[in-house]
Amino acid sequence: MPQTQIHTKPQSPLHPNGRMLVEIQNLKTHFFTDDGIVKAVEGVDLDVFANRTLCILGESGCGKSIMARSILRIVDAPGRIVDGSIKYHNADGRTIDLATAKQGSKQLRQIRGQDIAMIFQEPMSSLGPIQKIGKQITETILLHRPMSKAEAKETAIEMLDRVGIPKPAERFEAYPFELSGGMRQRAMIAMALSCQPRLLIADEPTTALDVTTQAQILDLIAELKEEFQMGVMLITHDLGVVAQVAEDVAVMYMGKVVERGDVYSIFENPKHPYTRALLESVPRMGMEKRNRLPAIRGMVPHPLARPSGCTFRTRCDSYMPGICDKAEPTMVRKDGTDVACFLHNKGS
Ligand SMILES: Nc1ncnc2c1ncn2[C@@H]1O[C@H](COP(=O)(O)OP(=O)(O)OP(=O)(O)O)[C@@H](O)[C@H]1O
Repeated sequence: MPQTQIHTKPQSPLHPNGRMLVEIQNLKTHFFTDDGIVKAVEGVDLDVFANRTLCILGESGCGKSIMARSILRIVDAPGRIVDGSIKYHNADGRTIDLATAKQGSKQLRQIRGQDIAMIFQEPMSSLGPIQKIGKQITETILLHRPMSKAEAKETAIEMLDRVGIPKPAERFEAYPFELSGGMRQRAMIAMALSCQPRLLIADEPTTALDVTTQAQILDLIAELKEEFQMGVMLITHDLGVVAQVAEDVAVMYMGKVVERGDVYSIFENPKHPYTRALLESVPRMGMEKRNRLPAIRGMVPHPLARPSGCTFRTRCDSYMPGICDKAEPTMVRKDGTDVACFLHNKGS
């Protein structure tokens, strides 16, 4: 098989010098329901880099999880990828299109878990309930790494220690139900990181936890990212989390990325009215309760009733009739971010 170089993209929209891990182009993932087609992901373009944290931001139902699950090909029926590509550049310099990789193939199984790992809000979605924590981690390691059982056990205990689980050798023998929520979350992270993935996808990993544990787990992910030069894709609603860990941000609305850029450009100078509204809906220090800005006007439209043109136009204070309802805005580069909005791209 011909060996191609790891793809680098000097003019990358997110980070000019980063090593690209995953390049998503025009990704569409739809659910074919009895009531109609839910276009959960509708033309996502996104790059993910090694050693950088990309936060995916957006209200509930905007397609963040389905986009992430599409990368690993774990979208449940009746959902499926209907268009686009997810080019994964592996450590050997080969490029694999995950969007078309054969489901159940050895290649896909190897990438899942070993090269790309995913953690969820609910740890029990990855941890089995009736098997000891240590056994589950050891089995994952043995599946993906050339190690003896004893070495795998040692690595698992090391990992439990690394994620801040006290008395890791004892906890190795514990069942998930014997641990607190925060400790279970750490055990899931230990399992995800035990194969040293090149990319960690984290879907709201700390939402269910108290603020202190949340901060500890985010710090831990950031630390391990540096240590393993791992790329991190973190899905969150929480702007505080974004401010704490993001280097890059992509804002999603109704299945599309509407703005993306480095975290400073997005926070300092957001261009899409949706990004601005999201940022403004967060209370700031010193702001009195009665002066707090309202949440974004209106609701995300029903997924089966997508507005024509720009899907945000029904809630947008800058709506321009005759323009925004006629066509979908394409992404343009503007002062450090990429934005899909007719305010910035009148000709698109
Ligand atoms: N099994 C399914 N069948 C039909 N539609 C689905 C299914 N799963 C998800 N969807 C739809 O896909 C869209 C995107 O959902 P997704 O879970 O990706 O949103 P999200 O941005 O991650 O939201 P949240 O922040 O609440 O997790 C939503 O409109 C959702 O209703």
